[in-house]
Amino acid sequence: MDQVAKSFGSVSALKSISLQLEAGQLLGLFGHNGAGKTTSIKLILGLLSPDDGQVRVFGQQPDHGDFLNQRAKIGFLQENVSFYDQLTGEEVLRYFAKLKKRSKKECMPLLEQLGLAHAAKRRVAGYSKGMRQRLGLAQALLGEPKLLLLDEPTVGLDPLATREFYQTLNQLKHQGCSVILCSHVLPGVEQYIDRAIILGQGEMLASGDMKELRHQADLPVQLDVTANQLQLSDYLQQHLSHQSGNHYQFKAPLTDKLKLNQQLSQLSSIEDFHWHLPSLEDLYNHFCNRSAS
Ligand SMILES: Nc1ncnc2c1ncn2[C@@H]1O[C@H](COP(=O)(O)OP(=O)(O)OP(=O)(O)O)[C@@H](O)[C@H]1O
Repeated sequence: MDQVAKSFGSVSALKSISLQLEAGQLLGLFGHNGAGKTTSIKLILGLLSPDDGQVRVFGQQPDHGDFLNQRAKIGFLQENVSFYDQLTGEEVLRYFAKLKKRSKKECMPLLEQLGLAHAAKRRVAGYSKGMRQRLGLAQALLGEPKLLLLDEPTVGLDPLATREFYQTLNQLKHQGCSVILCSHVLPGVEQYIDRAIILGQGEMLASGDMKELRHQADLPVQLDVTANQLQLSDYLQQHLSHQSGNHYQFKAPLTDKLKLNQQLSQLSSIEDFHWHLPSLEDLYNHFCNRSAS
């Protein structure tokens, strides 16, 4: 996407957004409700055309007729997926396989991969929320996609299924599949994404990998220490942000991490310590609050 803008009447959904995704990369697209995530996905799918700027997928304009034969290379899971409830899971997947011109032989292995083989012959009407979500993922994975667009993919999945889902994404990444993942669920996501983009009111508030985002945000690093009677140096005294009993909390700029570590190593009587680097959630809050103020 190169300087893409899109409005709906007086609502400016996206304002000059540029982003590039390489083969095998997983990009997290984050933002509040109405930030412009779904609009971005619809532009990439070619369901919408930009008012300004350019969108290219596999080197072609996705809203052009001649992109149709490329669509089979894209897997898409929308938010709040719904199916024909009277069909069985296997029938639903075969239906999507036919739409994508894929062999029905792909269906059962995918249902097995997503832990739905036992329910393949059951009607979708009786599926739980998590089972429907897994079926949605199965249809997105049909045909070994080269680009996967996932809108809130882990909603309704239990922790084990969520971990398995990310393992599947990792395998696909290694096969060269690129992934764009939109989510409101930030905890736990950061270990899987290569890069993140934070959108706010249609604007790009921040973009980069975790290291770059931490650098841009310049949030402090936090060190929690449990110790009996610490003799604090001037430096540690200056950076002591909280103390309660034998629990000490220090905060310092990220660039001071090594210095803090050195000071820590000189202390005796430490029972335990724990580092907290700014998490994706901390960074998200920081960039959103900064844009609101
Ligand atoms: N078809 C449409 N008609 C009018 N306004 C729209 C349309 N689609 C999106 N918008 C508006 O564009 C803005 C961005 O919407 P979008 O759906 O892209 O946000 P989002 O980040 O996906 O939000 P959510 O997290 O709630 O799904 C919102 O203000 C929304 O109301």
